[in-house]
Amino acid sequence: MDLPDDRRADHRRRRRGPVDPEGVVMSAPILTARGLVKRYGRVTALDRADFDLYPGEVLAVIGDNGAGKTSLIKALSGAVRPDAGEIRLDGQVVDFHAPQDAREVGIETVYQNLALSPALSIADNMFMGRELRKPGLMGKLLRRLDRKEMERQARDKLSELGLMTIQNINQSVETLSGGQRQGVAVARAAAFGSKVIIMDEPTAALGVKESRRVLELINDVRGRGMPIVLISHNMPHVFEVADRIHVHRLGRRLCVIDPKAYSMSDAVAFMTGAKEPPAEAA
Ligand SMILES: Nc1ncnc2c1ncn2[C@@H]1O[C@H](COP(=O)(O)OP(=O)(O)OP(=O)(O)O)[C@@H](O)[C@H]1O
Repeated sequence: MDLPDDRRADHRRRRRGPVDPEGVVMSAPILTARGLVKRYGRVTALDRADFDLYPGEVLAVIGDNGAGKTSLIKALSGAVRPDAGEIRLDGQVVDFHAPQDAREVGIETVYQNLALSPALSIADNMFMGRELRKPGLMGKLLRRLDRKEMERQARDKLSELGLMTIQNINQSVETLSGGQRQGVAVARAAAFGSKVIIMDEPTAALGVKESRRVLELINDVRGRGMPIVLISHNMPHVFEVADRIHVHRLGRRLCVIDPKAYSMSDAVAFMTGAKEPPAEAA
């Protein structure tokens, strides 16, 4: 087939499931969960939930309202501590007590209600909590910030991700469009040696054009070899970008499907319980 190289790799990935950026099928997942349980009083939000994310893939997580998607993502990102079960990153068991613990080992989460500070600049937002200090005594003793270096790195990161439609790195985040804000949040996540990016409903609040840009951004980030977990109710978006789809129902993983082998109505039927998934997907 006559495809440019990047499209050919993409084509291979799409045909064979989880693969690395070179198109080689991967055997070991980067992030896994087994038997996660989370109870809120009498509600069981996670009921022995399993999860697997492979290197270089976009894994969509779908499920009906209340299925436990957010609880799963919160457990993986350190925002809640499961009552039982095990999470492994790169094969090592991890035990997060706070989102900071997950960030420190490379799991970055971009929430729908973005944790950006509107009044601060793009560069300040990107380095929030990880500010660079000036070299030497100025930085060590006087704790002076190295603004120039932060601006330079912020600009580089945004350019790399094709986000330099943003004119001024000192622009406050409140003056950006919704899509651009998502871009800054993703660039921040991608900038700090993350291993995994989790995106919670990234297009929910966006218009058509901005959603498109965010979907392109997801493809760009995947193209750089970084795996993404995408939680979304938007089936066309899920089917457009996901390599695999994890279907969550009644607090646990029901099945994982290949978006090329199933239709959107199949996915919705599995999600709602109208149809049972075939044994090989379960
Ligand atoms: N902090 C909480 N306190 C009490 N119950 C909770 C809490 N968080 C979640 N739940 C309950 O746990 C169950 C799973 O919720 P969760 O938010 O994980 O589902 P979801 O699949 O993300 O739903 P949605 O798509 O509607 O956001 C629901 O019944 C919800 O009411």
